[in-house]
Order: sequence, then structure tokens, then C-alpha cells
Amino acid sequence: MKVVTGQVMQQMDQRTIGEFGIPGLTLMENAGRACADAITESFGPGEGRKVLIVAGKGNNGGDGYVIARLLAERGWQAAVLLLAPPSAIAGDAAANLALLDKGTLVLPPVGAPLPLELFREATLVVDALLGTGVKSEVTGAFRDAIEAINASGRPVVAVDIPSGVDAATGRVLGVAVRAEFTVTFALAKLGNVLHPGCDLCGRLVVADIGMPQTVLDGAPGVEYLDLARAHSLMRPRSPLAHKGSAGHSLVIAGSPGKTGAAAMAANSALRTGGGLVTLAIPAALNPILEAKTTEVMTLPVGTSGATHLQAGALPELLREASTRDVVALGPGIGTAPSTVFLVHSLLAELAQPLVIDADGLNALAQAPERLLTRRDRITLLTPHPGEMARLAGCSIPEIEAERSAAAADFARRYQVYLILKGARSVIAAPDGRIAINGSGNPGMASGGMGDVLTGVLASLVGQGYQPFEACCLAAYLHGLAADLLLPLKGTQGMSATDVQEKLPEALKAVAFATGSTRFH
Ligand SMILES: NC(=O)C1=CN([C@@H]2O[C@H](COP(=O)(O)OP(=O)(O)OC[C@H]3O[C@@H](n4cnc5c(N)ncnc54)[C@H](O)[C@@H]3O)[C@@H](O)[C@H]2O)[C@@H](O)CC1
Ligand SMILES: [K+]
Repeated sequence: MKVVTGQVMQQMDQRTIGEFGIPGLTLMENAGRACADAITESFGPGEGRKVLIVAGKGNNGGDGYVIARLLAERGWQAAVLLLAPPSAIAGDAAANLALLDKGTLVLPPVGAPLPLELFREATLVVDALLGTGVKSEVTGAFRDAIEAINASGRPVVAVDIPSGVDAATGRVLGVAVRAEFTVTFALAKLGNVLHPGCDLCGRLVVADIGMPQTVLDGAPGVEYLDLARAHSLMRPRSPLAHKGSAGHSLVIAGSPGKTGAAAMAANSALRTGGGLVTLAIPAALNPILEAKTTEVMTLPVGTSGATHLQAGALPELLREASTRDVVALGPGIGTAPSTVFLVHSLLAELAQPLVIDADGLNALAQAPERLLTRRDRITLLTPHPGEMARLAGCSIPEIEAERSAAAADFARRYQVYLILKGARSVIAAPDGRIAINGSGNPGMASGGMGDVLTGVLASLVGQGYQPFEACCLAAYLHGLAADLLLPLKGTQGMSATDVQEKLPEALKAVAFATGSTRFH
């Protein structure tokens, strides 16, 4: 599903009104009705129960007046707690305020404490304080109101976005409402799907408010990867498939103490449908990797005593790579100077699509401009925020504050495909496309998860998926495998190998989503 910033949504509102002649009042009525319908669906008809609508002075509050009117028609006792003088309300919101039964309106005097008994008496609280128009940190009476909503202990329904969440980033502007569910309009906003905003939204309902399809299609946005989207990306395997047609990956990995990284990357490539996987490792580690893997073919490189990948292995690796569909470089290779030199040489000379992770990225961070020498070839990076910060030459908090922008800027600047890992991984392409992954959970905060992702991504690229689609599907499958583990292992007990072994189930779940018969 497409996701936009609050600013883009406001431009879409204006286009709908200006170009298509659909009045703002109609959009507001549709928005309010969508909320009232969602409330009735979840909580039933009012039957005299009380609903408290906490409203601000903008159009988010305007939606709140519509909700109050419609819920009153459906048997609720509605009260609107308005945190602005009515004289400050203009436009469509003022028109709807005028339609409100004046008996429902509560205006707390400026500086007086909020009437907390209204919260106590209510069965349900509707948050219509601030929507996409929030501009700054929330303070004063608005802050008090948000704290009262959260302290009420009542189910909270947020209108468009929980008040206090920045619609462009999901950041909390000082304080924000925690909702049971959120009804957002026309398209989800980035703040509805990015952390911490997405946690505060609760269940997200995207409501049709009658915007023309042309306006929805024409809006610049990013792709949110859910099951339906992942399903649409996945291709069925041909009935004539053989191991040579399902992609042959070369994984270059491993050093003492990190043979597991090599094994997981290689095994995960197989578990994602790769036809063949060759694992190149320092020669001295071959007996260990022979034992750790079964279907994977190992390729010991360097002198017989070599414990690390070194520059001397370059010709051997280039020869091997020349007949492979994709190369994955980095899991557990360490950062010895000769290994770093080898990474730089491979970067320059490998013609194949190249997935770089972990110590491969650390080697690259010393000179990211080397990526530009690969403009004519496909390069895919899978950094976590620490690796991204080193690559981009900034701090981790700077990356975390603007994850989408950081990924997009780097991908465009260095002409690479990127999966910026972390809660809601961001996928960015050199041409500016961005996607946000909707799968995954905190159980993935454990060593080795990145090695699994590297294998999954290499496998998909090797199978012929386009790089951006491969990144999207890899991130989604990886997160989904972890989500499928939640009922079995919880967030504390899952390991990267568990995720690796759950990949086949994740593939099946995506393939057969919506009852598709394209897969067998
Ligand atoms: N035609 C439209 O534009 C539509 C808008 N809709 C609703 O309108 C909302 C956007 O409306 P607005 O643009 O009026 O903005 P909001 O209603 O989100 O709030 C903006 C108001 O709050 C004030 N404000 C901003 N930051 C504040 C802060 N930190 N503390 C206190 N006050 C603050 C602003 O000065 C402004 O008066 C959407 O979220 C949606 O709910 C829907 O009714 C659908 C149609
Ligand atoms: K709101």
C-alpha cells in the first residue's frame, strides 16, 4: 500500500477540492462517517453510552464534530471537549461546529483544569485534537489533554493519526496519544507506519473518503510492504525448473569465530529457493564449514593454512564468480587489512550483482566513493544503523531520526540498492523508489539475523528478481519468518538459525496469500 507524508496529503486534499470540485465539506463528512462506522463496528450502537470527543481547532477537530453528530444519531451521548475558542475555528470545521447540538459542547476556561470527570464517565474517547497539521512540540493545554486521554483507561480511537505524532516521520512531538485503533484517510501517512507512531496507532484502518483515483495514483509516496504487496512481488517457479535455473549464489564469508555467519548466509540462500550455493571460505576453515553445511558446496580459498580471506585469493574468487548469478560478500570476514584490500578489489572487479553486508560494509566505510566505480553494475547493501552511520559519515541518532531520507540519499548518491535494517527496514533504490517493510519483530534483535537476510537477498537476486523487488521481498520474508516464530519462541528465545529454518514457511505464506493458485 502507498504511504505519504502529511504534507503530500494536504496537497491531495487541495487537488481534490480545486481540480475535481469535490468540496472539502464532503471529504470531512466522509472522514467523520468512516470513523463513526469503524466505532459502531467495534463498539456497537450507543444505547445511551457516553463518547467523549477531544477536539482541536483545525480540520482534525472538524472531523471530530462530524463524528459527534453521527454518533449522536446512532444513540451515543456525545460530548465535545473543545480546546480552542469557537471564534478561532474557520472553514469546513466551523461549518460542522455550527451543526453541532450546542448542548454537547464543553469549553474549558483558559487556564482552568480539564474536566476529568468527562473522561471517567466516557465509554470511549475519540482523539480529534491534532492531525496532519501538527507543526511543533505539543505543550500547555494540548499536552494536558493528551495526558488525560492516555490516563483515562478508556479505549481511544484516533482520527487520522494519534495527536502528537509527526505524520512525516512517526516521531513523538513531546507527547502523543496511545490509541486502540486509528482511522486514517485516503492513504496511510508515514507516521502511521513508522516507529514509534505505528505502535501508538494500534490497529490501522485506511478509509476511503472519496478522493479520485487519479489523485491517489498521482501522489508521491513510498511503498509499505505488507503480505498482499509481498505476494504481488513473488513469482511462481516454472514447472520446468532445475537446479541450474534457480540461481547459483557465491557466498564469500567466514573467519575464525564467525563460521556460523558463513553457514547461515549460505543455508538461508538455499532455504529461499536458490538452486545452488557455493560458499568460499578461508582454506583452514573448510573442515568446519563442511561439517556445518550439507547441500552447500564449500570452496576453500587461499593457502592451506589461511584462516582469513586475503588479497591473494582474488584471482580464484573472480574465476569462481564469473559463472555465478550473484555474489554475497561480508558475513563474518573480519576487518584484517588484507581482507579489506580484498573487499576493495572485489568491489572494483566483480561483474556480477554484488550483495555486501557486515564486515564487507565496514571495509567499504573506509572509502564509500569506491561504490561509484560500480555504477554500471548492480550493488546491494544491507547495513544496520551503525553500519549506515559509518558509511554515510554521520551518527546513529542522525540516521535513526530520518531513516527513509538517510537510506534514500545514500542510495541515490552512490547508485546502490539498500536495505537499512532495524524496526521497519527501509528499502531504497538509486532512482528514488523507497519502501518500508511491515514485517518483523523485536525478537530479531539477536546476532546472525543479518547473515540470514544476506542469504535471502542473494538467493532472490540469483533467481532473477529485479534488485529493488528482491530487496523488498527479502526484507519481508525475513521479517515474516521471525513473525511466524513468535507463537513458538516469543521475542526472547528466537535465534537466527530458527529464522533461517522458518524461511520455507514464510515463502509459502507469501505465495499462497489471498488463496492464490499461481504457486504449487
Ligand atoms: N480537506 C481537508 O483538508 C481534509 C482534512 N481532514 C482532516 O484535517 C486534518 C488536517 O487539518 P489541519 O490542516 O487543519 O490541521 P490539524 O487539525 O491537524 O491541526 C492544525 C491546527 O493545530 C495547530 N497546531 C499545530 N501544531 C500544534 C501544536 N503543537 N500544539 C497546538 N496546536 C497546534 C495549528 O496551528 C492548526 O490550527 C487531517 O489530519 C484530517 O483529520 C479530513 O477532514 C479530510 C479532509
Ligand atoms: K488525531
